Amino acid sequence: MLELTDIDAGYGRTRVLHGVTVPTGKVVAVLGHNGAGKTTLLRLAIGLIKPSKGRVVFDGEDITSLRPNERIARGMAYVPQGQQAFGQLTTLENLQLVADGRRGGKALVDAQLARFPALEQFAARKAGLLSGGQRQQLAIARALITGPKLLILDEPTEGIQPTIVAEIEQTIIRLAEEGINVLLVEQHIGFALEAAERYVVLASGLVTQTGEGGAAATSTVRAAMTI
Ligand SMILES: Nc1ncnc2c1ncn2[C@@H]1O[C@H](COP(=O)(O)OP(=O)(O)OP(=O)(O)O)[C@@H](O)[C@H]1O
Repeated sequence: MLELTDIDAGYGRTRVLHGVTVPTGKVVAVLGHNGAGKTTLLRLAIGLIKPSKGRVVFDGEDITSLRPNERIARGMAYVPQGQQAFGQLTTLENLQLVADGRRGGKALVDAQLARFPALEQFAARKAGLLSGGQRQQLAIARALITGPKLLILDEPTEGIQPTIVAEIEQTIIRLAEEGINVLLVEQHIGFALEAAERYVVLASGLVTQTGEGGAAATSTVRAAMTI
């Protein structure tokens, strides 16, 4: 669905990504150490930065020159790092803000509350008082209300306790089953590979390895990343 081909990109004169091609798949994990260029790749996918070389194709359409809002209108959604939410608003109000004005707004909110029991339980709690894992679920739920075909997630498990990491992994697997593709940046290699159909490893903005996901890939990827 999303094709990123031979991408060069960076900030100003600093080139961060060098000829990066990402395999396609229902769930694609982007792995690599800090500073490898993973977030830059996601920012490029949603259109926040433009490549100096290469092509971005979504659903068969060349979207390389489209802005983020045009990409969102075509069915992409982006959840940046950091579990962002309006802390002074309740969980429910955070969801309603996205749903307001959309057809079937209440049903869209209800669908996400049904998907994430913790959000339903704490619907009346201010988002600023939720745990990191709950805020992450809220951020994903807000993105899902827009009805994306592709969800782009930047480190959804950062700073989250292990039980919630497993819940988020299950959420991603279920999204793929529902036909929503996921492009995922992760530090937790085992978690990412269990959910991923394909993966790519970046080091200093270069692709050093690609392959099929699954738990069996973990040792291959760990070995590649220690070199
Ligand atoms: N706004 C920016 N301006 C200039 N350089 C930047 C900017 N954002 C990131 N970089 C640089 O680009 C490189 C890749 O950063 P990026 O955030 O994409 O890596 P990452 O793999 O996501 O790392 P992390 O896991 O730490 O988030 C780094 O050297 C970083 O310093």
